[in-house]
Parts: sequence; C-alpha cells; structure tokens
Amino acid sequence: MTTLTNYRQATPLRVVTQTEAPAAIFTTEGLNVWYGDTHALKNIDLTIFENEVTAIIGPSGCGKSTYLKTLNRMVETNPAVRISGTAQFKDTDLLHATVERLRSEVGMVFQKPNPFPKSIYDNVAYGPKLHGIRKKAMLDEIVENSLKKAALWDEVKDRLSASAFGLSGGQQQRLCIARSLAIEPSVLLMDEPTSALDPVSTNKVEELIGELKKDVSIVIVTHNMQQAARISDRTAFFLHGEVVEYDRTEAIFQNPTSHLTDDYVNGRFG
Ligand SMILES: Nc1ncnc2c1ncn2[C@@H]1O[C@H](COP(=O)(O)OP(=O)(O)OP(=O)(O)O)[C@@H](O)[C@H]1O
Repeated sequence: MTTLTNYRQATPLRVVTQTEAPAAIFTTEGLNVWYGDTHALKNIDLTIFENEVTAIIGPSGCGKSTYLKTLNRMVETNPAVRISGTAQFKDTDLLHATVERLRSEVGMVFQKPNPFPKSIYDNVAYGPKLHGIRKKAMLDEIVENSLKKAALWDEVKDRLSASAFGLSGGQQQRLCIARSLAIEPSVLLMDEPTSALDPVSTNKVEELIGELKKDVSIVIVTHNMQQAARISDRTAFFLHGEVVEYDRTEAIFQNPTSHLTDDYVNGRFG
C-alpha cells in the first residue's frame, strides 16, 4: 500500500523555480500547528504568490482551514493551540507581527455569509471607520467603490440603509467580500466562500475572484474540484496535515506528480 509517508520518501515535491515565480506574499517554513494533542499542520513549507489565486484542497480534517486561520492569526485565539516554525507575510515575521496591522492587510471571508446586524452601508463602512475614517464623503466613496468591486452595487444602491439581513445568501456573501475590500487589503483569505451558495451566486463570486486578483492576492479553501480548476493559478493539495503537492493548477489537475493527488482530484477518495 502506498502511504503518504512512503510516497513522500520516493517522490520529492515539485519545486516552483525562481524564474517562473512572482513575488511571495506568504512563506511558511516548517510550520506546525497543534490543537492540544492533535497535530493539525505538519511541517508546512509553502510560498503563496502575489496577485494569484491559490487554492487549498484536500479531504475534510486535512488542515485547510487551520492553515488559512494561521495566516491571519485567528488560530491562536484558541488557548489550546501551539505553533512552531516560521511564517512570513511579505517581509514581516507574521507570527510576531501586531495582529491589528496584519488584519488591516489581510481580509477574511468565511463559508457562511456573516454580515453584521447593521445596514448594508454600515457593514461596508465598519472597517474604514475602525481605521479612523470619519468624513461622510470619504466613507460614501469607499462604500460605493467596495460594493462595485464586489459586483453588488447595482443590486443595493437604492437600499443602502436597509438591513444586510434582507439580502439573499449570495448577496450577503458579496457584501462580506465588499466589507473585506473596504480596508483595501492586499490579501483575501476565503474559506469555502461559495459552499452555502446556489450555482448563480457561486458563478458571480467566482467571476469576482477572477477580477479581484488584479489588486489582491487570494487564498481560497474549496472542496469543489471544478472550482479550484476554474479559478486558481496554483493549487496545494493537503492530506493529514501535510502538503502532498503544490504546483500550477493545470499540473495538479492534468499531470500530478503524486498518485494521491491524482486519486483525490479524480474523486477516488475524500
Ligand atoms: N478548535 C479545534 N479544536 C481541536 N481540534 C481542532 C479544532 N479545529 C480543528 N481541529 C482539528 O484539526 C484538524 C484540521 O482541521 P481543519 O478544520 O483545519 O481541517 P479542514 O481541512 O479545514 O476540514 P474541513 O474541510 O472539514 O473544514 C482536524 O483533525 C480537526 O479535527
């Protein structure tokens, strides 16, 4: 039987060469995360590149969300969590940076849309206000631009003061994306952002991701293989807390090095 361990001994990870690689936005080296006795991430060496969409795929429990939550330091809000190794965000030591600075550059969108119990306008203005922007004209402009970038403006421009809870699930998710964009992040971390949405809303969010990557680097966790293949530039396949393979998305889906990747992307397990 081929296990992850003996596969890795036999086959080195494909390495992204310097010439083809754009600038790094996140670099993790020997990153380990434990929840108490559960070793959730094992020696993760991964470089995430700027202005690309990076998909994280793998079966349930393999550590995808933990990886994402480590990148924005949410994971350590759990007192049982222990972390070792290094993580860089641009040229900053991510694990020791101030959380406020990090969060002002790294937005997060969750699986279930989670608008605040406020108006559509106030949801988007929330972050900029927190960062000290008070002038109404400036906030108006940020709200409009963010909603336009999130492809929601036309649907809500006439009801900005209405409750965000009156929007459909797909609209609420685009509102949450607009809320993240309002702080002009350089990265958007998305944890299964379309898993609660219908196909039409999913399509809108996917198109949006393609548009956004001009300005923002995106890391997306997804269980949907077609989605990863459609929207990402690179894909990392996680299994049992390890990275089995990381490469350009076409290679992962059409010519994977590991038969474990091949089996997973072709639905033979997971
Ligand atoms: N708060 C927690 N306390 C204890 N163990 C946790 C906690 N969160 C995650 N784990 C464990 O860490 C491992 C990785 O979980 P994680 O949620 O990162 O996986 P995942 O790949 O995102 O899964 P899914 O696809 O089901 O969301 C699993 O074994 C999980 O049970």
